[in-house]
Formats: sequence, C-alpha cells, structure tokens
Amino acid sequence: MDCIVKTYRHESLLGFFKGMSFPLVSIAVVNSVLFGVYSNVLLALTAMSHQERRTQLPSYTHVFIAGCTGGVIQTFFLAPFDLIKVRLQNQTEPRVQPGGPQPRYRGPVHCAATIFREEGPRGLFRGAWALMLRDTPTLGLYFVTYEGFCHQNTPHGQNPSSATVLVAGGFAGIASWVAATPLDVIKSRMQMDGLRRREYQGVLDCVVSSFRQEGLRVFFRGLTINSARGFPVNAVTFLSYEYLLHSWG
Ligand SMILES: CN(C)C(=N)NCCC[C@H](N)C(=O)O
Repeated sequence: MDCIVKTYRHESLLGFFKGMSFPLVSIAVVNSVLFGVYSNVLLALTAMSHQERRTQLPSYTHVFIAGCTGGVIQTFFLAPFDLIKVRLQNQTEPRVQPGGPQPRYRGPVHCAATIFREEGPRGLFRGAWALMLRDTPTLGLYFVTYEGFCHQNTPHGQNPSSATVLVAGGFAGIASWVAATPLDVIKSRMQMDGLRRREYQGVLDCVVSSFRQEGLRVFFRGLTINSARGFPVNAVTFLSYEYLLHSWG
C-alpha cells in the first residue's frame, strides 16, 4: 500500500505504467517461444499430440522437463526485455518537465541504446544467469501444476472446461511465483547492479550479501504482489493457449 500511495504521489497514475510498452511487445514473442518449446519438447518426449495427451496424461517428469527446457530457451529472449523493464521501473524521478533535467533513460529504445553504449552488448544480458535460475525450475513447476490441476478436475477423455483452465492457469501462476520470488529479488538486484558501481561479484555474492544485510525476509519481497498478479495473468495466458490450440490444432 505504501508503495502504491508513494508511486501515485510522486509519479501520478502514469507511474504505474512505467516500462510497459516493451513488455507488451516482448510478451508475445516470449510466450510463443515458451509455449512452443514446451509443446514440442513434450511431443518429442511422449510422441503424443496435444489432443492425445488429454486422454492419457504424460508423466509429470516429462511435463517438468518440457517446462524447464522452455524456461532455459525463453531466457535468451526474455533477458534484454526484462532488463529494460526493471531499469525503467526503478527510475523514480518525477515526470520530465520541459527544460528540466532529463532522466537517465528516456524510454525503452533509449534505455537499450544507453545500456549497449555504456555496458556493451553483454550489458543487455545482465542478470541473465539469475533469470535462467529463476525460470528453469519454476516453469517446470508451472506446467506440472497446470496439467495436474486440469487432469484432476476433468472427466476422463474430455477437454478441460474454460473455468478449469482459468483456475488451473491461475494456480500455476501463483505456485510458480511463490517458488520464483527469492530468485526474482536477486535477479532484479543483479540487473540494477553496475549502474553507478558494481556491488555484487555474481549471483551467489548477491544472495549472501542481501541475506547478511536484510535477513531472510529479503527473499520474499514482492511475494504478495507477484502472486496477486500471477493468478489473473496466467489464467488468461492458459485460456488463450488452449483456445488457440483448439482453433488451429
Ligand atoms: C518466474 N516465473 C514465476 C515464471 N516464469 N512463471 C511462469 C509465468 C510467467 C508469466 N509470464 C507471468 O509473468 O506470470
């Protein structure tokens, strides 16, 4: 609540939409890579089409492996977009006044160009290891939760109803965000590191010094908001996924 009130006071309603344009563009690419890799790896592992998998649930190990593979591949696409989002969101200066001082990053493209100029091409992948560590197991868990919930709540041989898909997707989102939040904190710190001076030697150093300075609680920062956001976002994501598979498959 304190964060909401302060963001509104300092930056008005627009403060809540900071860094939104890039994720909006990137989410289509990132999700199609994730769901495409997941479906194809599962197809390769089980030799069953999506429709066949409805009658016979593949093993949770296969679902987990396919989700983890999606997480690894997704990182290469997500890392630069996510970095730019985090940098823009953490820029807390009030809106630019004509003639006033310019913020460090003037928008997503300017942000990408500045990082490239100041930190080199590798700079665009800052925090990518932490992102991969965050997303690999959590995307395995994400798909296991989704498939498991659908399987438990759908009569044998039938397709899950829209309501089941929505709830399963929502729970998958929450489960994955609960598991991902500790590494999400670390990832964001790594992405912000090096802006003025380098504070962390690497992921492990960031984990240790964050823990030393702020205790165990630091790893649960943002847990409530991540979970509250995770339910509707992933409910809609899975509903779209199922809908597209049915209409095109
Ligand atoms: C790091 N975590 C929790 C995940 N990658 N979870 C899967 C859901 C991702 C989805 N695009 C979202 O933004 O909620």
